Amino acid sequence: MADLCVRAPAKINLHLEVLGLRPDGFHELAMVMQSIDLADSLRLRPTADGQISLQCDRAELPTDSSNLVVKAGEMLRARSGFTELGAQIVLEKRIPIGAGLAGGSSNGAAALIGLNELWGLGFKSQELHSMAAELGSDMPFCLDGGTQLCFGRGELLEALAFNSTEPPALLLLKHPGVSVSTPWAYGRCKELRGDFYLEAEADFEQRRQALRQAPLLGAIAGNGSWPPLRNDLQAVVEPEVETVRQGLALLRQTEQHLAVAMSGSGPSLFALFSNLDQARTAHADLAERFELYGFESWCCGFSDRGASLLP
Ligand SMILES: C[C@](O)(CO)[C@H](O)COP(=O)(O)OP(=O)(O)OC[C@H]1O[C@@H](n2ccc(N)nc2=O)[C@H](O)[C@@H]1O
Ligand SMILES: Nc1ncnc2c1ncn2[C@@H]1O[C@H](COP(=O)(O)OP(=O)(O)OP(=O)(O)O)[C@@H](O)[C@H]1O
Repeated sequence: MADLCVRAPAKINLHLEVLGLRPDGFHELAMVMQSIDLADSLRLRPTADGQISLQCDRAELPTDSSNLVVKAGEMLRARSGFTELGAQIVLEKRIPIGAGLAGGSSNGAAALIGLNELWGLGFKSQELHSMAAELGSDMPFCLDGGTQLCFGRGELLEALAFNSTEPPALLLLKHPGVSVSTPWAYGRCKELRGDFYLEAEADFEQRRQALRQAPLLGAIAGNGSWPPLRNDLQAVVEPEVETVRQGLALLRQTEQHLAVAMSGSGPSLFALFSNLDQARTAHADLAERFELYGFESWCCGFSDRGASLLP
């Protein structure tokens, strides 16, 4: 069988609200996530030796079973019962690591979709979703991608559609020397805000309903202007990480931005624009300063899909 290629796009958080703590120790969230046109790729080749081997162009990433690609492959194979299934996988990274862009989760989602096809297993979308939810909170979103409300730990999804006549675009910044640990960010959030967490399911549901009706959803659909974006982890990370404060200040200087925020647990930052031309102009205007402060930067569009097989 021929090699199979899968695209694994990054996400940003257009909204991240920490509602409270769950009995499983995770946080109850109300989020809007958005796939973007910055993507890794996986090339898969089948073998029949029971080995799942991974090669990656980034030396700092482990390629053993701690990598979400291998974890996803091992889970899929275990659920299939066919122990002889194997694959050689080549991962090309473009999404920065530990950036709040769900690069690892998207790679894992791409492995689930790609190996399900490569090995002819025929697992249905719902079965892939439940495996993804076991592997990580962001991974179910990364399977479908696009624009989605994400509740629970992040795994309960409600699809939205963005304004497709003029899809927004973004200017993305990440300092290569800095990454933020997701468990640390949630732990710090609990220390700082735990006393104010909601506890009752009725209160969680009231916040979910408020988000479903929020002006943000109107802006995403192309009806109405963009409100300021909310990310509760930004309030936790910003005071602690100097490059996050610097990056936000730089992005706020861009002309014509619709909103500026941190993605996920950071430290990636983004400014939204009405279209790709405006994002590129803002990028060109500030390119020297991004370089001076040592930031990597990208301009990209919104994407309407998550991990997907390439023709
Ligand atoms: C920050 C976000 O990227 C926003 O989309 C996600 O919430 C993080 O999702 P993720 O990286 O897939 O997270 P997981 O691998 O499931 O969990 C990593 C750690 O983050 C914390 N965590 C994660 C998700 C959640 N709803 N509550 C949490 O408290 C827990 O300490 C957990 O041990
Ligand atoms: N395929 C992978 N790509 C990137 N990181 C991976 C992968 N597999 C496992 N990891 C581990 O996951 C950790 C977080 O990486 P990732 O790039 O997904 O962070 P993130 O973008 O902050 O994730 P999220 O937004 O989901 O919290 C890293 O420490 C890395 O070692």
